[in-house]
Amino acid sequence: MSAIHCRDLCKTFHQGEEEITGLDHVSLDIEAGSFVALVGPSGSGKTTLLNAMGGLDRPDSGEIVLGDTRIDTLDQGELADLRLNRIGFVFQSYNLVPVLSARENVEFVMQLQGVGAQERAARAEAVLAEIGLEGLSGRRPAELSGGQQQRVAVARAIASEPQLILADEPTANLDSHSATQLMELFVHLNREHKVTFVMATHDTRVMRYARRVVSLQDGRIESDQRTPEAVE
Ligand SMILES: Nc1ncnc2c1ncn2[C@@H]1O[C@H](COP(=O)(O)OP(=O)(O)OP(=O)(O)O)[C@@H](O)[C@H]1O
Repeated sequence: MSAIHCRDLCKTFHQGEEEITGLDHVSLDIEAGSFVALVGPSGSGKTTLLNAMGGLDRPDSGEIVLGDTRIDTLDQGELADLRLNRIGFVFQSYNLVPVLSARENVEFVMQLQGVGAQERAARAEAVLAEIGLEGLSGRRPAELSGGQQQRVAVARAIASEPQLILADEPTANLDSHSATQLMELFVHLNREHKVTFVMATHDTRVMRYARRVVSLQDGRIESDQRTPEAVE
């Protein structure tokens, strides 16, 4: 079964007179439970593709099906609902709310989903403990290391129990140890929670964990390789 299926996606950006290719006829089928790295040089279209998959930006043409829902035709409200309930996002800059504690950051998404206060608090504590942040839930982002902040961002992404996590350069600001810890956490979530991961990355530390590496160049898929020897 597909977690997400992209068919013939095209996207052109306009900068004054200039036309910039974001995606050029990209077709990609990602099976449920996959652990996929999108790689390629700067400007090759990785973020554009992730943003299209996550309903953050619309392709000019083509089709995107998440599970059994065609998403490229949804309106903004439906897309917001989809992002809230079915997709988790992890960005290189963590994007945590600075005035909220780790637990409140994790609870925030559940609050938007309408989960009751007691269940929110219990689920947030459980998720934070699972990702190794037990005892740090009362700290605000500035009181946590970069690696810990990124783990809070991951906790927030999985608290809503999404089927798909899209991560854009998740290790870009992390030291080697934190990056390895993050990848091991992703592998754990992929295995134990059956979450599908698609990560855009330049980081060879990330690529080593991927079981499939899709390489983009100038908005096109240049190669698509399965790597059974990925780090386990
Ligand atoms: N909003 C935008 N307006 C104009 N051009 C854009 C916009 N977003 C992306 N592009 C262009 O589209 C192309 C693909 O960009 P994209 O960000 O997807 O690449 P990327 O592979 O993620 O790069 P990086 O590794 O540097 O993050 C680039 O040429 C980029 O300059």
